[in-house]
Amino acid sequence: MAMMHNSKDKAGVLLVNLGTPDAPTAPAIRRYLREFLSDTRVVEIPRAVWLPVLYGFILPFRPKKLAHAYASVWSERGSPLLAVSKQQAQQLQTLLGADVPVALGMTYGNPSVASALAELKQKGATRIVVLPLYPQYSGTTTASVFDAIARVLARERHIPELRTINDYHAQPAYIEALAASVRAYRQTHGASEHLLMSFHSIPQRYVNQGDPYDAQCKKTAALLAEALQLKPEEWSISFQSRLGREPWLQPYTDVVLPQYAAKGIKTLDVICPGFSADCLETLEEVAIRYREDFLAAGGEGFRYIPALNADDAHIRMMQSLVQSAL
Ligand SMILES: C=CC1=C(C)c2cc3[nH]c(cc4nc(cc5[nH]c(cc1n2)c(C)c5CCC(=O)O)C(CCC(=O)O)=C4C)c(C)c3C=C
Ligand SMILES: [Fe+2]
Ligand SMILES: [Fe+2]
Repeated sequence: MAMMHNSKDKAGVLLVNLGTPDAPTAPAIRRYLREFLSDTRVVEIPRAVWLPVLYGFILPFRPKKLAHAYASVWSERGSPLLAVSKQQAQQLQTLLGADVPVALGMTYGNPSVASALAELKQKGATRIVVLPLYPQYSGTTTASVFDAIARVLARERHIPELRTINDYHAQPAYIEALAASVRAYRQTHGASEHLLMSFHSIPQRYVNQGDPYDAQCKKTAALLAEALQLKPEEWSISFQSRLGREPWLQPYTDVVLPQYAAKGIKTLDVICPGFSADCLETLEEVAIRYREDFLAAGGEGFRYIPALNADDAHIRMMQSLVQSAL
């Protein structure tokens, strides 16, 4: 009887991340950016203003520029973001066991959220825990995951029960996994003078209108500093990857780096706690470009501490988030 009950009410897990181009080529990047940058949650500008900019200035030029950047981080396993996400899904599947199917979907590009939901349906999941792999909630990311799911389920007669996890920015298991990764890195490589915690920026306007992202990044950073017992002068927070002209969350990573070098900070460790998987924005923007900028400004050592990726502690954190949601 228990088996019959289980087969009627079966849990599944949907892991979601942003998505990445299918190939490091201009046409593939153009397809990806077109979908991503058409999302009204990502770019909150009236369509009559934004679409001419997107189609007239961004899509004709940015993909070519980005193709070089993507090529510099692409591996035999493809885009780092996708390769790491697949590994995370596989390892979470192992921890949860075959009774709880795990599927991976990307908000933009492939594998799509639609394909992941179809996979869970095919495996009989009727109760789905959605874990967007964004530790800090933002309307631009977390809410877009929800939109993508709602669009798919709009075509279904019998929809599954859903439980969405909005954020885990202050979860002890997440903070401890970050702290452990910094400690392990410093044990192997020695400690730098300063730890910079760099988060993806968003437009300041979104925060003014109620997006909790800024506050959650600051909370994560403070908790991580506390876990590492850092003194105030031994760490700071900054925001990277802005696009366009309006003000985004500050201080900007690319602005503070040369300032640190000028202040006499010679060696820097950089961690990006908002990225659950390494990707273009960490491996190319931070670990390659910002490193060059810091060294050019007089810095002597710049070390990027990898994202939690498929770390055991990271996957166990996912397992406990999912189990509490079930
Ligand atoms: C234009 C608006 C953008 C907002 C708002 C934004 C928020 C945001 N993004 C991430 C995570 C990632 N972003 C990545 C790349 C990326 N982001 C934007 C634009 C916005 N992001 C663009 C145009 C791109 C593409 C690359 C580029 O043009 O520089 C990635 C990496 C993807 C990859 O393929 O590796 C991630 C991850 C978060 C967490 C966030 C808000 C909190
Ligand atoms: Fe982004
Ligand atoms: Fe970028």
